[in-house]
Amino acid sequence: MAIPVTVVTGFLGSGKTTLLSRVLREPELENTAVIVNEFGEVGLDHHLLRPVAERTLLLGSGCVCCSEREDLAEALGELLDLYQRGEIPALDRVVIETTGLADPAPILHTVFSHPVLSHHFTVDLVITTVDAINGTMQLSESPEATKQVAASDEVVITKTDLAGPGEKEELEARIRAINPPARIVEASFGEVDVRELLSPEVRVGERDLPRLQEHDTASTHTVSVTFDGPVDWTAFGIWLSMLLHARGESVLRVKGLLDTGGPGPVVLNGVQHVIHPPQHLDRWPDEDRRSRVVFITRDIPEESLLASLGGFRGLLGARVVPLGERVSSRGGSS
Ligand SMILES: Nc1nc2c(ncn2[C@@H]2O[C@H](COP(=O)(O)OP(=O)(O)OP(=O)(O)O)[C@@H](O)[C@H]2O)c(=O)[nH]1
Repeated sequence: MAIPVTVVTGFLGSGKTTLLSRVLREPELENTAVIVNEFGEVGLDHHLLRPVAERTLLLGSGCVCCSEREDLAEALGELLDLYQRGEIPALDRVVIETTGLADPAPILHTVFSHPVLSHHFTVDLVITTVDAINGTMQLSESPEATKQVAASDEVVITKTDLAGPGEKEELEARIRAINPPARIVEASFGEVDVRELLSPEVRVGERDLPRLQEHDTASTHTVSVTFDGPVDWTAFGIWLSMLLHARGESVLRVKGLLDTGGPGPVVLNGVQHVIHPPQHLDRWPDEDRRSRVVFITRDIPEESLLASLGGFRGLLGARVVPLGERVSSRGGSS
């Protein structure tokens, strides 16, 4: 069984360390190793702390999202070695706390494409902290913050104790607009339900799928689609590989459930050029048995994506159908 790796990102000062130092006290996370970019001041000493300095190795293509975090590969390799030699008795999970400006894609790429590490580790969740008081402004001004939210499975709104009236709701709408399927939880000083936080439950309901959004500065588009019947999995895989090969740096996120004719769907999960190994579920998570796939892109118009999938109709065996309502940049329906 691959050891789950949870990546915790979040803008500078958004509360990553506070959240981690709180949740790592829970018995469920007893055998968790933590990899951090620098040593924090918090008392994480009963856990295995491995500081890494940020060193990035660009792979041949020169594309940032396909760069490998050499430092991280080394740290994970050392951890694995210690575990295999019995020097760490149990290793149930690894948590990687990134620096505030880190791009999550190279971290995922490192875990999924490394010839050795990919056999032993798998990324189960990307969690992003967003500060309730500064988050809306940071998402307007920082492409890094937007990328982190787009890449996440779960967003933790921190500092809710400091938020003024309406601030949290505005931020939540903003997060929903960038990443409709992400789970959003709230935390004041890291107080969250750890089981809920770490549950890799897949939730892609139609309610969460607005069709197209554009943001003031980040110009991200969210396109949600379904198909009018089961999709040929191999053909879809080829189409997605072609898209990511050509435009991976503009595809911030792909997430969804695909009806491939089996009893349960195939779970799709990707960040930029990196696709998590697809997971075949035995059954559907809810009543809705249609495929639903969300693409969060930068600079790829909805029409192009739909036209490209439409052109593959013969091979896919089904016609693409847009899902959901058109919504405005602030997340309300129009
Ligand atoms: N009031 C309040 N303060 C918080 C909360 N969470 C974090 N803080 C404070 O915010 C500051 C930054 O929190 P950190 O946990 O260090 O944030 P970080 O994301 O790890 O920071 P960097 O690693 O520097 O990017 C600290 O002073 C925390 O005490 C919260 O929920 N409420």
